[in-house]
This record gives sequence, C-alpha cells and structure tokens, in this order.
Amino acid sequence: MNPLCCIAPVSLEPGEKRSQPVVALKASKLPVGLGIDVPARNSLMKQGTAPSSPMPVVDLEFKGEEVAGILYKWVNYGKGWRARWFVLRDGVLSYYKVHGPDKISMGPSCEIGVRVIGEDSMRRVRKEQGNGVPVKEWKPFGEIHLKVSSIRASKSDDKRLYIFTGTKTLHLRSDCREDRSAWIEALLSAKELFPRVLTTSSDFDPSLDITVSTEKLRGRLQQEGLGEMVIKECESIMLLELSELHNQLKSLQQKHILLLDRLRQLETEKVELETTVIDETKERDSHMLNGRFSDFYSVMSEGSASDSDVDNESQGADVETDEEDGIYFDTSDFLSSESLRSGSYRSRDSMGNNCFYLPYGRDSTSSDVMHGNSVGIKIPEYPFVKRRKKLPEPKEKEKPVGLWSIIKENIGKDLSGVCLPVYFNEPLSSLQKCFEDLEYSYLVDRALEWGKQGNNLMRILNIAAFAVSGYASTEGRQCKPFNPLLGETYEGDYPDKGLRFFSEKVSHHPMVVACHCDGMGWKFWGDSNLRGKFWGRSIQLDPIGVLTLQFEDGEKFQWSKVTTSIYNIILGKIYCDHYGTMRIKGSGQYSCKLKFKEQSIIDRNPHQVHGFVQDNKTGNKVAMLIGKWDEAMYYVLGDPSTKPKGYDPMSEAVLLWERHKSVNQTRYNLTPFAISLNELAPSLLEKLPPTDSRLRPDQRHLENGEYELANAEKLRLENSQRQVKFTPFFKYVNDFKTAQSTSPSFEVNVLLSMSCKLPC
Ligand SMILES: CC(C)CCC[C@@H](C)[C@H]1CC[C@H]2[C@@H]3CC=C4C[C@@H](O)CC[C@]4(C)[C@H]3CC[C@]12C
Repeated sequence: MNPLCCIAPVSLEPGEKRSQPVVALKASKLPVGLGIDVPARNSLMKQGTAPSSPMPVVDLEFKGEEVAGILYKWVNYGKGWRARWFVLRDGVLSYYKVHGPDKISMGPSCEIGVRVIGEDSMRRVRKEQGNGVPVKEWKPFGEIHLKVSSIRASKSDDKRLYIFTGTKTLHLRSDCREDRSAWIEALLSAKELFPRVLTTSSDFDPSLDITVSTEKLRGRLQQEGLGEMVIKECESIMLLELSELHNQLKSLQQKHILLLDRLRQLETEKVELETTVIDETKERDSHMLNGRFSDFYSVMSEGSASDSDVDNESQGADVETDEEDGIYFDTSDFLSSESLRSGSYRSRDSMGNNCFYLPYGRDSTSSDVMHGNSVGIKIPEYPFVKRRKKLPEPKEKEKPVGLWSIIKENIGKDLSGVCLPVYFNEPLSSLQKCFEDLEYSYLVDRALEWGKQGNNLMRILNIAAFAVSGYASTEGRQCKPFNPLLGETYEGDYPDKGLRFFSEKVSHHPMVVACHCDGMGWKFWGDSNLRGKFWGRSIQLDPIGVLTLQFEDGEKFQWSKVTTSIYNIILGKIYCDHYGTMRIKGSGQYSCKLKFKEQSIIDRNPHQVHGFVQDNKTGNKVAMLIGKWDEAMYYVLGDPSTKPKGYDPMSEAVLLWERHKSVNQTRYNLTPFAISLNELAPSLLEKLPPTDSRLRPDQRHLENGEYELANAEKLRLENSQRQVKFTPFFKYVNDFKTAQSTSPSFEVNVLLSMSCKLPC
C-alpha cells in the first residue's frame, strides 16, 4: 500500500458551487457501448441557457450511474493537453484515447444510465452513433480507483481539476467551468459511494488503535508476591507511559500526513505554474515567433537554439510517456539505490571507488572482470597514457553571480544583445562535451567482442548500457559549455581507450555539432542539434539528430537522445533530468527500447531507466534492462511480460555498467575523463590545428581561474562573431590577414579555416 493513498480527499474551494449535473439519461444500447438517449439530450440542450447559467436538471441524485465525457489530460511538456474519453463507473474512473476528431475508444457496453458531460462529448457521441458501425471495445488507457484518490479543483483556472491517486497526479481540464463542476460533483459522489476502508492500512490509520495487555506484567509481579495495590500502580504507570508514546506517535503521524499533503499540493502548484507558462508561451509564440522568449533561449545558449519551437507531435503519435506499455514493472518499488546494490550482482565496492585513477583502458578491464558480464570475452588491453587528474588551481577567487540578477538588469532590453558572463560556463566546449558521451566506450568494445562470438543479445545489451552511460556525466553539472565558433574543432586522441575522436561546429543557426569517433573495430558518428524551449523556470532541450554505431562486421545501431530539461535556472540549485523513450534500432537480430522516467519532486527514486530488448523478426521480448542513468544498468534475461506478479527483477539482475565514482570533484563537477579533455600538453601543442577548442583563449583563462580575463576574451570573441554577421566574410578575413598577419587570433584562425572549406 502506498503511504500517499490515505490522504483524505480535498474538498472543493469554499466559493465553488456544486453545479447541477449537466444531464442524466437512460440507456438505450448504442453501437459504441454507451447508452445515451440523444434526442432527449438534444431537447434539453435547446432548453438550456448560455453555458454560464446553470444547466437544466434531469436527474439530481447521483445513484452510482455511469458518467462519461471528454476531458483534457496533461500528458507531458512535449505533448501538452490531450483529449481523452473518461468514463466513471463503479467508483473507477477509466479513460480512453480519442482517435481523430470524432473516434472515441470506449470500454465495454453498458445498459445502465449514462450521463454525458459537455457539449463536445455529446457531439462526439452523436457522431459515433450516426456511424452505426459496431465499434471495437478498447481496453482503458488508464484507470483510477476513486476510493483511494482525492479530488481537487484548481484555484487559478476554473476549468482545471486534479486527481491524486496516491502515486501520481492527474491534471485534467474541461471545456468550461460548468463541466468541471459537473465532473467534480460526479467524482465526489462516486467517492462517497465507495468510501475508502481504512482498516487495511494500519500504517496510516489516524485512529491508530493499539491494544495493550498488562497480563504478562501482572503475572510476573504476582510471581514476585507483590500485592494488588502495587500491581495496579505498576500497570497504570506503564499505561500512562504508553499513552504518552502513543500520543507522540499520533502527532508524528499527523505531521507526516500533513507534510505529504503539502508536498503534493506543492507539486500540483508547480505543474500548474509551469503549464500556465506553457499555455501563455504558446500563445505568445504564435503572435511573435521571433519574440523575446525565443531570443531568451538563444541567450542561454548564445545563439545555439534552433528557431523552430513547434510542438513535435509527429514523433510519438499519441504516446503518454508515463503510462505507455503495461509490461513495465513499477521500478519505483525496487529501484532504490539500496536495492540496486542488493541484486544478484554485488557491487564491486572493494575497488569501485579507486578505479578511475587507473588508466582508462585498464579501468574498464578491471570492471569487466568484476561484473562477470564479460566472462568469456576478450577485453582489449590499451596502453597507459598519463593524463592530468586535476584542473589548474584557480588564480582568482570565484565570483558567483545569479542568473536572476542578469535578467533583472536586462528587463525590457532586447535579450539577444545580452551576454552571459563566463561564471556560467565550465571550461569545456560543446565539441568536447560530445566526446564525454564516449567515457564508457569499453561497453562498445565489449559489444564488439560479444557479437564476434555470435552473442547478439549481449551485444545489444552492452550498447543499450553505452547509450545510457552518456548521461551519467550530466549529474551535478551546473554550468554550460562554451558555444564553439562556427568552424571550431576538437580532436581527441585516446589510445588508452582505443579511440580517435573528431568534432566540429558545422552550423551556427541552428547550432549543429557533427562528430565522428573511430574505436577499435567500430565507428560512431552523429550530429547534435538541440531544439530549446524556455518554460519560465526551466529549459527543455529536445535533441534532433541520429547517432550511429557501426561494427566492422557491418552491424549497425541507431538511436536518438531523449529530452533533457534543466530546472531552477532562475532560483535554486540548477539540475537536469532526462526523460522520454529511446529506441535503439539494430540492423541485425535485435532492437531495444528504453524509457527514461521523468522525475517529480516527490520522487524518492529519480533517474530511472527501464526497457527491453526485442527480436526484430518475431517481435518477442527477450531481455529486460533496468537501472539509473547516473548509477548503473542491469539486465535480466527472458520476456519481462511473462514474469509473475510481485516478481522482483533485481533478484536476477546482472550488472552491465556502473558509473565511476569520482572523489576528485572540481568546482564544475567534471569527471576525471572530462578533466582530461582540455589538457594542453606541450607535445600536443605542435600537433593541434589552430581551430581546436583547447586553444580558445576565454576557455583557457576560465580553466586557469582567470575570470576577468576570461570574461573580457569571451566578450571580444562574441562581439567579433556578431561583426562577422554584418561584414562580408572575405572582407573580414582579409582585413584581419593584413592587420595581424604575424599571429592571427583564435577566431581569425577559425575563420581562415572556414575560408579554406568554402568554394572559391
Ligand atoms: C542557466 C545556465 C547557466 C544553466 C547551465 C545548464 C547546464 C546544466 C546545461 C547547459 C547545456 C546543457 C547540455 C546541452 C546538451 C546536452 C546533450 C543532451 O543530449 C544531453 C544533455 C546535455 C549534455 C545538456 C546537459 C545540461 C547542460 C550542460
């Protein structure tokens, strides 16, 4: 039983009037399974006055009949509000998808009275009825048991209502105020008809009846030959103490309940606030496509956002991220950090914390052996390369600046002209950051080996772990990478990991980075372009583009990254979350689907990822994947949907990947691998092209903790970049060539490299 279930229903706002039911009708069997007397409804509608006035009453008393109608359900930030057909029956509120403008998917036929709420709902029912085609009975998309839920009306929007189910909150919106009142009334009545039986959850029963027996005590005291007077006194002392304890327990329990309630209220308010911002932003965007909000994001990323801000509906037709695929186990039950460690695999505590001090190649070898997952495969031995383990000591004291102070100072100004100071940056460019996704490249090496041995399942499992591992380094990072100049490059030569990496910024608007990596026996490439949306207190980044991994034997895997949201950008601690579905399409035997669960504030178990591997030919699920993007990934063989109820996948889970635990934390929370990326060893200096990110002066100054210099250089670079926009390219380059012929600056070098790439 979920502890949240016991919270009492929240009543309507004091001022909220319970409106009359819109209409209640007797059933006549309908093809769609809903018994609705449409002509009767029509005549009533005609009698009715404007929507603001109360509707005529037909059946005042709600006797537990069915209620149905359209409500808009909040799905997620990408999909927004979606129409769903809701049916309230026997204390259960079920909802179904609405396919197209008129097609409703409904539940089983019923012959009892049905009340249809809302004009639009009636219109749809009439249309369905008119078809005369018997409609398939659909399984409900979701079900809410009202006896364990609480219902609440939104304070700020008279069309919205919330249903807390104990584990999640459903955000619903009706077409008008009257419809909301009708729904709330129906829901509350249904709830009253099916009151929650509290006796089942003694853990949260506020009456907390404890029966205490003094029998044993009495017996023992009698044995000692004590008189009745003394025994009675002892009994009353004990009972008094106990009742004191009982009272304390009760008040603690009350506090707990209040706290949980407050938390849920806060969460509702948070979503309400954010959805209000979304609704308003959408409206505003339609009025001024290139207005302040789209500019604002470009300031955050210094012009890296693409211009388009359209809601991408085509991607997942009508997928509700939280409720898709019934086969998933409720990972929240077992995926706590402790249970992650208590599965069949035991964590390699003995050496896990030290492993990053080892050279990368050897590190992966040691973990391979420990994980057992690579028993029987050959693990490549890479040479040791000495790399730095720390960033240079900062030369100046840090100057923390809140983003809010910058926004405040620039209110009313055109934000595209505002530059963010360097304090918001980390000493890495987006080009280097792309390479961070390959920190756990040993997983691909393993995948190669498994495939060579004909074990394609282990190959895709390792690739899935690799695709997830790329997110691990984002945990605890609060600064933004430097936005490279157009034509800026980064080359990483890492024989210690068997890697050669190259990335380049290939487009400025939209900002696109292309990268390529040669591993031993495999290649990985892709381009990254982010579509950004600013939601007021958070930024949502939707990556566009495909990543490809190809093995020397020809097998190819392709996937796209999931959505990233950055929260608390104005106030509080910045953090990011990754959520959505990642599909890894394999050209061979298997593909994989991974779901990154979106975090909520009462989520005690964030960052979960779960999914399965599917046979491309038969469609059968052959293995399950579970874990967290910032901790570890595990697999369990077999079809997850055939497992019995209450099955604990962690009992059989085998570790695929575990994040390196770094102790050597910098101010930027960089991993040891990330620390190595901007190292400029003297031997490298001779070899690097002048366009390499390591040579970017502002980034170098920031790394050295020379904040003033870094800021000045950053401003200079950004200004000269802006200048390029207005000056013909060749004139700009030639002017610089003549003015600084001896040692051109970084940006001129980058520009010069561009001129070589352009057709003459
Ligand atoms: C307001 C400003 C200063 C906040 C800085 C926010 C930081 C946390 C942001 C800025 C840019 C962001 C990155 C941009 C792009 C990607 C690629 C994506 O596929 C995974 C997340 C990742 C790697 C983001 C992680 C979070 C990030 C580093």
